[in-house]
Amino acid sequence: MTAQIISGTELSQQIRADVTKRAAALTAQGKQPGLAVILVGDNPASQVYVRNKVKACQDCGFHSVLEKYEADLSEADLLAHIDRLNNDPKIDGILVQLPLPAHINANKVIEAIAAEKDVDGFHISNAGLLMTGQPLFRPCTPYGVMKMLESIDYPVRGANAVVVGASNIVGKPQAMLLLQAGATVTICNSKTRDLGAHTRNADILVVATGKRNIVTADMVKPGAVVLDVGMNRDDEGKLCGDVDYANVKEVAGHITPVPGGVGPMTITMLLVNTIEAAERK
Ligand SMILES: Nc1nc(=O)c2c([nH]1)NC[C@@H]1CN(c3ccc(C(=O)N[C@@H](CCC(=O)O)C(=O)O)cc3)C=[N+]21
Repeated sequence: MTAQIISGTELSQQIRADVTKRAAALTAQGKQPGLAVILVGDNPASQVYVRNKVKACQDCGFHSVLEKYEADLSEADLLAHIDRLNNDPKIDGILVQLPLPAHINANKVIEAIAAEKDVDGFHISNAGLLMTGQPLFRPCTPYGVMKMLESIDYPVRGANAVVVGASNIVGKPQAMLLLQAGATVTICNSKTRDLGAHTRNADILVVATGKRNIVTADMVKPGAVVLDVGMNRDDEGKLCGDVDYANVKEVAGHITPVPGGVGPMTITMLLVNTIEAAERK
């Protein structure tokens, strides 16, 4: 039996329709939601993602601004731009596209964003709020994964969840959201011995390593839900995830594709966080 595909594209359409209505209601009160996206340098992947984010904003009736700067922008200048956006009443959300050039301290930049405009949920105070179960903004990718589980009515409470990858932007917040939903959570990392021994125990398997084919069919429990956060290129240059999709889909109960899975949901949850920021104001 082959797995049921969880389409991030379709789920995104449903959620974005609701976001569009809420944006129209705010706009009618003179409070159009606004997102500012800052891109430093000319990383080609970042250019595509940033363009997709700005387009999604426009589609939902948001005000959006894209600020592009040369790769040699100084850290001080970037901090000054953030300060300006922190104080701009038309801007509800600020996103600084990562990665930043090496001469800029990304942590310092993230900490400069006003916490109530940190729609990525990366600010240290938002990380702390999430950890203690009082999130202001849930990081977009893990939040999107939770919405995908919700969309199939998955009983997360009591399930074994395994997160492969322990980054601050995906793995760690993903583990927190799953834990708070009642799952028993294991976080694996690049040093984990016998990864398969852990992943085979997973009812819910979230893979976010940036390594193609790190999860193969023999590492998946029959019937598991497999959520693939990876964004890689295969030998033909086609977009693919971290999971050996063709084979894993024959074992899993549900699986998310790449493209058309978690990626579009990440952008959708950015819109959700931005509308919530605007509604709170
Ligand atoms: N401050 C910050 N916030 C982020 O949220 C952030 C970031 N920096 N840096 C880079 C990563 C990556 N990311 C993606 C978002 C959407 C797709 C996406 O829409 N993917 C499409 C395909 C897009 C394509 O064709 O390349 C899909 O999976 O179907 C992918 C990747 C957000 N990120």
